[in-house]
Amino acid sequence: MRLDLHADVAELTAAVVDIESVSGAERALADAVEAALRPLPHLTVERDGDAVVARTGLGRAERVVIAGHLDTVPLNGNLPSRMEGDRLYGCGTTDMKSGLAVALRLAATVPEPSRDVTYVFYECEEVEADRNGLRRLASVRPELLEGDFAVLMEPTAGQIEGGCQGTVRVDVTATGARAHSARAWMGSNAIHAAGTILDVLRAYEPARPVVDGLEYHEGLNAVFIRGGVAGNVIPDECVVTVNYRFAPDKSLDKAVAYLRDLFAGFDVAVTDGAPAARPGLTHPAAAAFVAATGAPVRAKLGWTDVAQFAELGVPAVNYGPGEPTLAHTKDEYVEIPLIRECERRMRAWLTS
Ligand SMILES: N[C@@H](CCC[C@H](NC(=O)CCC(=O)O)C(=O)O)C(=O)O
Repeated sequence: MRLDLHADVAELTAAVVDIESVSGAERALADAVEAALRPLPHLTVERDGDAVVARTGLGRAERVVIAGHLDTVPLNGNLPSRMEGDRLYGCGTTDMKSGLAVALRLAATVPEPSRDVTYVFYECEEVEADRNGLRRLASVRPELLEGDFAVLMEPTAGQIEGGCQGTVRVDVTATGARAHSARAWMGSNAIHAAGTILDVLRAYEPARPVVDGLEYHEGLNAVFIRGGVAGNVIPDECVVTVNYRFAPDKSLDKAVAYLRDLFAGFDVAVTDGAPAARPGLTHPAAAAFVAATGAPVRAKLGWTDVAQFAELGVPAVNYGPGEPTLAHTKDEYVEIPLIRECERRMRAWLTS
């Protein structure tokens, strides 16, 4: 499908949403983005895997990065998109194809921005950190991500969301001994033993640390559980996968140490993790963005690639039209007026 970057931003969002791009299957969308950007004479376009990078080269004093992921979580009977009044429904409308549409419109229609711009569209953000396309770019083509400041067009409902929470997944394993279930006293039931793990999770009180003036909200949840051998066997293993979302007052190592302590007595194996990022809103480039857009500020409670930019030494914020509490839901939608407002504010910043 061809993307018309001069179309109305709501139509462009619908067109982007209707190119299915569940993590790992972004090729068609990456091809469409590349095909739409390549003919633009003011941009140099590069492709790496399913990441597309387009840059102005005006020799401005400052370079900013505007970035967004192409992938969505799995569909839930929510494609194709549909328009109802001021709302566009469909998988990825809020997270984060409305943000992509704004970035694409800016790339096409602001040929002479006041600061040089690098637009980055990349794959596999919604999945394990080692598949993340921005992370790959940072390792194979770090020069493409150089900049003084970055804006991730993640869902923030038109507010600026500073930093991000870290995420870590661990497999917590309860062990037992197999036996015939008719003579259960000969064994030891690992699924029953896992009750202690669930008790710890139920008793958990989320911390709400304030970091650089923004309040974060941690979370600790079981996201998978597996165990059992057969209908007549006492199970010898039960594994609870736990996802801990932690505030940017903690490093990834500190978060893992906290989990090992919490589940002392059980085997705890880290399967995936990505660090948090502090808000960094006092950095002059971030402060200038806040001032130019006039958008209100709060904490980002999901994990986003501001953390990747923080590791690269590039201050970054989240700013996009989608409502974060609708991300990953069946009835995900985006408010069209918020897409327009976001485009207007970004355009004002890039032309001020
Ligand atoms: N490697 C991470 C990726 C998680 C990415 C995901 N981010 C968002 O949903 C951002 C949008 C929002 O703030 O709602 C997340 O936080 O799960 C992982 O696998 O955990």
